[in-house]
Amino acid sequence: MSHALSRIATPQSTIGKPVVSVRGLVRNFGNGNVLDGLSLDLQPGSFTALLGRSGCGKSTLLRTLAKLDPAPEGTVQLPDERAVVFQEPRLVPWMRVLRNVTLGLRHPDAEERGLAALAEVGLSHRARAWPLTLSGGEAQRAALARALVREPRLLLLDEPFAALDALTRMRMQGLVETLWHAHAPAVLLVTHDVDEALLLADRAVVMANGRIAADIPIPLARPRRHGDPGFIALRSRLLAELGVDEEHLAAREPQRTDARASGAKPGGYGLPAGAAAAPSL
Ligand SMILES: Nc1ncnc2c1ncn2[C@@H]1O[C@H](COP(=O)(O)OP(=O)(O)OP(=O)(O)O)[C@@H](O)[C@H]1O
Repeated sequence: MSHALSRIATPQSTIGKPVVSVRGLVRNFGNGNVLDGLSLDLQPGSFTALLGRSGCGKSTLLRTLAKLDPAPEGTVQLPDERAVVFQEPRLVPWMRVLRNVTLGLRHPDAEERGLAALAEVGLSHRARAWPLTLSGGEAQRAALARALVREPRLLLLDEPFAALDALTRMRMQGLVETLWHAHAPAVLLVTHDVDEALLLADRAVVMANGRIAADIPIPLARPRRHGDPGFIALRSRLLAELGVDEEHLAAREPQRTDARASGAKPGGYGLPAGAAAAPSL
């Protein structure tokens, strides 16, 4: 849908019926409420980044929206057409890539659909390959194709680029943005990377204390650039919401964007090379 290319954030007050609506979610694993009355709406075709400190419950919320966990307390309205991509591709190793993509698909033309999805992610030439022969980036492309082939109205992405090297991550971010423009699912992206959120999303929600603590529109024109004043201002705002002191970061030794290469936990704040690096959330 090329008209989507010019989309910018829609003010949350001027929108219609959400594709996802959750109210008063409570989840407790026996050690306090991880979700504590959380409410959230997602509009059709919107792109939302979900941020928050490590352990604040982002994946728990995502698994709830994917219906991978038992139903929590509260109300949950979701579309049936959902797909999830995790940090690991989770391909079945004894099935070829195309079979992985079409697994569980009931359409008579499942194979054509699978091939079309693989073409969209640039993986046609690997359709007959075994998953273990794929690179990390190729495997995540296959995982994206497996999600895409289901024509999801809700696409849940749980740190899908965190295990990839910096260059592959940038390419995958571009691919996800292209796929979002083309298919316009509502996307919820869990990320630790503030820059990734600002590059891709039109809204950032920050979780804290089991709820949405901040809900920030990202009304930046696309394509987005790290150096743009609006980008920099929103980065400062998001870091502040996350409780990160930028001056403290600036005093630290510069570090590569690829957190893995520096030995840190994958997924930092994604500050560009030369800027101060941040600890993992
Ligand atoms: N199945 C489970 N059983 C017990 N505790 C759990 C379970 N799943 C999550 N938790 C706990 O719930 C809390 C939130 O976990 P969750 O994975 O949702 O956080 P997160 O924000 O995604 O963290 P991270 O950013 O580090 O991935 C953590 O304290 C975690 O230990």
